[in-house]
Amino acid sequence: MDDAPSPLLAVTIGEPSGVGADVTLMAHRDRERLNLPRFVLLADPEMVAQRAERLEIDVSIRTVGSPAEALEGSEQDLAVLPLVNRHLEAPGRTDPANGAGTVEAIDRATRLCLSGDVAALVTNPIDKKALYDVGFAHPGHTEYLADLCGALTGRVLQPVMLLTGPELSCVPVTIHIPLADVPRALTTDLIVATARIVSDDLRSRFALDAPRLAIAGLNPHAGERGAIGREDEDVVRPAVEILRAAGVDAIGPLPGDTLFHPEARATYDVALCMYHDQALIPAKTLAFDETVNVTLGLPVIRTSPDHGTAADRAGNGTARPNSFIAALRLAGRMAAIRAESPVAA
Ligand SMILES: NC(=O)c1ccc[n+]([C@@H]2O[C@H](COP(=O)([O-])OP(=O)(O)OC[C@H]3O[C@@H](n4cnc5c(N)ncnc54)[C@H](O)[C@@H]3O)[C@@H](O)[C@H]2O)c1
Ligand SMILES: N[C@H](C(=O)O)[C@H](O)COP(=O)(O)O
Repeated sequence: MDDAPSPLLAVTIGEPSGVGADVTLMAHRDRERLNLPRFVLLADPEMVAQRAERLEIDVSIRTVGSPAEALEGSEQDLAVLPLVNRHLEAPGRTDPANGAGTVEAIDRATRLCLSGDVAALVTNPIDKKALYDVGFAHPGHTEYLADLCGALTGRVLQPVMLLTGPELSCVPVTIHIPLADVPRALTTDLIVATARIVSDDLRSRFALDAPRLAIAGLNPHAGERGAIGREDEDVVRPAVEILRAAGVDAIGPLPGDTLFHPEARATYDVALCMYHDQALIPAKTLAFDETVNVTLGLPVIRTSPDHGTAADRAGNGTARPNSFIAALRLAGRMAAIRAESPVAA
């Protein structure tokens, strides 16, 4: 694997008022020392140049017409595939005029992944509310990518959000929905379908032979055998039984509060959690700077830093690029695994 050429990744700029440009410029500056995979950035080159100047990062930006052109030039340059829509450079200030460019970058990068022009997609954070305000009809990247890939491939796709770091990997079974809607959204079928995607993708995308899944309960103490809420017995337990009967190494329902201490973590590869914060609080608490958000269940490889737009840190040099760097590395590793195994393609 060491002799294989580094796969080219596509990076999207994300919300221009956030730290996407900052962490991308920092990673590019340190790429040789860190031995990072090569990438082409989908962005407004002028906006990126302005942010580099603000951050006093000395960078040579080379606009390119295609990913192939990005590979032809010097690795010293930051290769930028320009957007049709412009981006205003204003750290910390969202602007409705920026929405179209932000979505354009994600859309075009995804198409480049599907066509095989790039090996994987690394997205910088978007400001979800800013995009909702200009008509973006998806809760986040995760759901948007599933719909876009589904429309382009004629498949119905269920996206699965995986947060993976050095100490914990976990999946929220329900994702971007209000907490009040979780019990209604949580079904045995959804848990089974999510667990199957996790189990299959851990094998094909992460080269993990026998994935062990721990499935959390919804209620305190996993429902105390039905005394504190019925969902654990009526919805989660049947899912675990179906999975086990199908040969998936799954255990549960397990109380959520004792699922994340070190001894518990040693017993599984991925924890399936019933709602967003049950998964993302432990993931971001244990390793905010190293955890990566991966979308499973897609025909493309997509990773992202675990943090958001961090508008308070944009343009002032205080953003840490670590999670973005981890996202680049993981996308490169996943692309290499896929290149070696036709099953994962
Ligand atoms: N993948 C994504 O697109 C994604 C992920 C999470 C949040 N978001 C969006 O980001 C916006 C802000 O969300 P939030 O405030 O809840 O979370 P956030 O991660 O942007 O910020 C939370 C805290 O962490 C700090 N922080 C974040 N990234 C950092 C970095 N790289 N270096 C140093 N400190 C960092 C911030 O300064 C802030 O104090 C929201 O609009 C949300 O929807 C997008
Ligand atoms: N739920 C993620 C988080 O809190 O970090 C985040 O919103 C990312 O969502 P997308 O990758 O779907 O944009």
